[in-house]
Amino acid sequence: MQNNSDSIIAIVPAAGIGSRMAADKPKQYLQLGQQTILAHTLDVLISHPLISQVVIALHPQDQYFQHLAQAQHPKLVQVIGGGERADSVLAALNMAKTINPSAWALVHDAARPCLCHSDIDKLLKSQSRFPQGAILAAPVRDTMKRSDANGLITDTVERALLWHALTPQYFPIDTLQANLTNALKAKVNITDEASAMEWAGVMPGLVTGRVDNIKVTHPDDLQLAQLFMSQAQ
Ligand SMILES: Nc1ccn([C@@H]2O[C@H](COP(=O)(O)OP(=O)(O)OP(=O)(O)O)[C@@H](O)[C@H]2O)c(=O)n1
Ligand SMILES: C[C@](O)(CO)[C@H](O)COP(=O)(O)O
Repeated sequence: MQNNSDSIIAIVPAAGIGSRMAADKPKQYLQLGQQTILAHTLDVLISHPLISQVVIALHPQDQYFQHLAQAQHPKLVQVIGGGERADSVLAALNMAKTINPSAWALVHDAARPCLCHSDIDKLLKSQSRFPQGAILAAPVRDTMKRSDANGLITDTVERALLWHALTPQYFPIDTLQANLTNALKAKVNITDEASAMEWAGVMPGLVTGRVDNIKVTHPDDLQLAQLFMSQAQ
């Protein structure tokens, strides 16, 4: 499959502390089968033939990464992340831009270890349809409710056009880096790369992704990720 960009650089925000997981270490270093969550995620990205490099953002006090076998891989470049996910992504984008400013960034959460090459390929193929960039997303399946502060339903939200944003999210490095920089300077709340692009007036594309590409966030997500990982083998 030909990609019409110079190259693709994966960006992996992995500097979080996993507070919602409430584990004894950052969740990306919890074991999932034979290796850690982060090791699984890096294996998927490093092994993809169209990904030329992987820039990973680590917590300044990270004491785990150096012990991963993947840490020595020649495709890997390390940067220090920031206080929020968006800060970590921007730190990695700043590095990626020095590597190849005309490349595209494939931003993927360290905490999403169940990603598969078929979904990466689907997103990369969307570039001709969405030259502005696109994200993997899953259509909402349930009836969606909005609540008040007391946990009482205030209304039902029309779900026909609602999606769960996933990662990877795929944009030109120079445009994403500029828009994310400006959005953060403007103190905009940025929780994914698409929201920085939207803030700049871009309408990113949506590419339907697999629902097993979950973000391991809470303790019960670990068992689910284990199940999905075992089915993939
Ligand atoms: N300052 C931060 C915060 C998060 N992340 C990364 O962004 C991804 C998605 O964030 P999330 O699931 O929220 O991870 P945490 O921030 O670690 O979790 P929590 O919010 O429960 O603390 C994770 O791979 C996490 O490591 C990051 O690189 N830098
Ligand atoms: C980027 C993301 O995974 C898309 O759903 C999500 O926004 C990350 O949010 P978090 O609160 O940083 O986990």
